[in-house]
Amino acid sequence: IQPSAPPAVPANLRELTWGKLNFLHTTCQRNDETDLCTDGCMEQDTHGWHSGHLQEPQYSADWGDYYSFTMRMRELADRQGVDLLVVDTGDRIEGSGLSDASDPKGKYVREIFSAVDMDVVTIGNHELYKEASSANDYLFLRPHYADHYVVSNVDIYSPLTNALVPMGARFRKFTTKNTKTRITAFAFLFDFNLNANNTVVHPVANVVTEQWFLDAILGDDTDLFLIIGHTPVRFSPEFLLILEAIRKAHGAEMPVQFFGGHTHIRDFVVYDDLSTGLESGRYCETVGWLSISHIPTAAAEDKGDNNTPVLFSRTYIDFNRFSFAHHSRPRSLPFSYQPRSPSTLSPDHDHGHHFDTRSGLHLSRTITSHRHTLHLDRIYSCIPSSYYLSRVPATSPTSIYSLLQTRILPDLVRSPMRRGVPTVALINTGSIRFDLLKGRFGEDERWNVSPFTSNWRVVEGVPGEIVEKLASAVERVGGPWVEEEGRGVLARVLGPQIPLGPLEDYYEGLRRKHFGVQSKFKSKSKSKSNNHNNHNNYLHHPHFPQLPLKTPHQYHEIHSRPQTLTPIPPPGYITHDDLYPCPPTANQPCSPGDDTPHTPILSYPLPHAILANHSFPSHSPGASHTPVDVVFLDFIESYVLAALHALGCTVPAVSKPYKIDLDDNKGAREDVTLTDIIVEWVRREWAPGPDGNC
Ligand SMILES: O=c1ccn([C@@H]2O[C@H](COP(=O)(O)O)[C@@H](O)[C@H]2O)c(=O)[nH]1
Repeated sequence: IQPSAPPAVPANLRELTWGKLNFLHTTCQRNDETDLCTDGCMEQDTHGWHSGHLQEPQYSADWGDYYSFTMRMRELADRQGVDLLVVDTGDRIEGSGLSDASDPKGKYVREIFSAVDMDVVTIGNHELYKEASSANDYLFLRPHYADHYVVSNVDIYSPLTNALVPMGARFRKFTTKNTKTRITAFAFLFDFNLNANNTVVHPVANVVTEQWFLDAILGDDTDLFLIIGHTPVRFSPEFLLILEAIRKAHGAEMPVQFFGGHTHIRDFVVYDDLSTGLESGRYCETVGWLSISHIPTAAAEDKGDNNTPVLFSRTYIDFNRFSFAHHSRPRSLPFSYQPRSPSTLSPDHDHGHHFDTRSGLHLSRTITSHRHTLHLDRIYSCIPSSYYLSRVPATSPTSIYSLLQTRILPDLVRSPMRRGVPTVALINTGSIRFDLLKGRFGEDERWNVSPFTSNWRVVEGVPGEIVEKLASAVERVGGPWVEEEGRGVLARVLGPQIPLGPLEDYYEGLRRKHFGVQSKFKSKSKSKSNNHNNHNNYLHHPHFPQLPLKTPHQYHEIHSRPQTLTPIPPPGYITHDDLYPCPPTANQPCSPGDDTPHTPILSYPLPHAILANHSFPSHSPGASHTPVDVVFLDFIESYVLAALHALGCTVPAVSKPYKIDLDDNKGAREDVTLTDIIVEWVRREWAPGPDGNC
C-alpha cells in the first residue's frame, strides 16, 4: 500500500470457492517502453492504477500488495494440489500518473506490472492507439513474457525490421502444474479499428476460419480451452464466434473458459453447461476469481471422477489489503490442506507475516519512489465537493460533464484569434475517465480524470441552424462516438431518415441488430420471466458500465436479501450477472458475486458526447444564419465532420488546429489538451491553501 493511501475498512467477506482449476483475473492498463516481467495470475483494465486508489479505501491496495496476494494464493493452491492461473486482459496504460506522467509514457509502469507472473497476458485497444505503445509492448513485454504473451488476432510492423509479424504468440498450449490439465489458450482483441497504422487487427470472424486456428483447436491434446481477450463477455459477437468454432470441433463436452474486458464492468456470463465468461472491472478496483470444480480429463476418467457435474464459481474481489489478506490466509480448505512448517517456506515468504512478501513490499517501495520522481504527490487544487462520472445523470449539477459543459469548456476553450466569434465545443464523454473527487487534485489525479493527448480542432463558419441540429442530436442520442458503434453509423443516426428517440430505444435497436444470441440462462428464463430478463440484459449492455440501480424498488430488493452485512458496508458495486439475482431456472449455485457487501453506488447511462455552448445565441432572431466555430477534440474529428456533412454542412476534408491561450505565459498553443484545460480551471477556481495543502 502507498504511504498516502487510506487503509482498507474491514468487512464481512464472502468466502471464495476453490476448485481443481482456479484463476485470478485483472484487465490492467499500463504504459511501457523498457524492460519486462515474469509469469503467473488474473486481472482487470488496470489503466496504470498500480499505485492503488489513494482516495478510496476499498481499492487502496497497490501492485506490490497484488504481487503478495498472487504468491500467497499460489501457495494455497500448491498445498491443496490444485492449480491457480493468473491472467491479464490488457489496457494497462492511459489513466494514471504512474503510467502517463513519464516521458516516454509508461516508462515505470511496465517494470512494475511485469513483476507479477502471468500465465497468459494480452493487449487491449489502448496498447494500439499510438504507435509507440504497441511498439514498446512488442519490444519489451513480448520477450519478457515469451509464449505467455498471447495475441491471436493482431500483427505489427516490427519496429526492428518493419516486416509485418504476429504481435505475440498466436496461442499457447501448456499442462498445469498440479492437476496436469492440458490447456490450449488464445487471446483475442475485439474487432477494433482505431489502431495506429503500425498494427493490423484481424476480425475474429476471419481468424476462426484460418487454417492455423483450426489446426490449433483440432486434436485430442486439450482438456480445456482458455480464451482470454480484451473483449466484453456479454453481447460479444467475437467470443460467440470462437465458442461456436470450438463447439463445432469438439461438441458440447469441451470446457471453454473466457476472460474478457474493455467495458470496465464486473460481469459473469454462462454460455452453456461447460462454458462461462468473466469480466473483472477496471482500474485496479477488482481482481476476478473464477474456479472450476474439476475438469473432465483422461486421468480423472480412470479414477471415475468424471461423473459429477462441473461447477463454476466466480467472485469479484475488492482491490484492498483486507480482502487480499483474508482470502489468502492459511486455513482449512477443501482439498486436503497441509500446513507447511515455517522452515519449508520460501525465503521470500518467511518473514513472520502471513500476507506480505519481501518482493511485494519492495515493489510497493519502488512504486513510491517512482511516484516521487514523477512528482505525483504535487497538489494543484483542492476540490470542495465531488463531481461524478456516472453516479449521477450527466445533467446533474454534481456531474463532471455538467461542470465541463456549463463552466470549464465555456471559460477556457477560447482562442485569442477568434475573439467575439460565437463558439460551441464538443467532447466525447469517453474522454473523461474518472470522478473529480472531493479533496486533493494533483499531478496523479489529472491523469485519472483525463489521460489523453488529443488537441483541439475547429470548423469555422458553420451556419447556426446546423449547430442547432447538432446540439439537438447530441442531446437526444449522444452521438455514437465510440469505436464499436462508430463504424459508419453516425451519419445514419444523425441523418433525417432515422427518427431520433430516447437513448433506451437507440440501444435496444443496436442490441437487437448486433447481439441476437443470449446466454442459456437468459433464453430459458426469458420465456418465464420476461421482465426480469430484459431488465438484466439492459443493465449489461456494454454502455452501462455497472449496475444502475435506478429505482428505490430495486434498491430495496437488493437490501432485503438475507446477507451478513457490516453496520455500514463500504460504497461499491453490487453486481448483477448471470448468477445474481438468481435466475429462475438456474442450475448453477446462485449467489452475489462481490466479495464485499457494499452500499450501492448508482451508475447512469451517459450520452456519447456533450456540447458546450459558449456564446452562440441559439433561438434568437438571425441565429440560424450566424456563423459559428465548432471546436472539438481531434480524437472525434472524423465523426464530427461526418455529422456536419450529414446535417447538410459543406465541410473541409480536415479541420484546422484551434489555438488556445491558457494565460500560463506560453501564449496561444495548438498542443493544449482537455487535461490541461481541466487542470488550469480547477487551479484557478479552487487553489490550495497557502501551505500548498488541502
Ligand atoms: O485518445 C483517446 C483514446 C480513447 N478515448 C476514449 O476511450 C474510449 C476507449 O477506452 P476503453 O477503456 O477501451 O473503453 C474510447 O471509446 C474513447 O471514448 C479518447 O477519448 N481519446
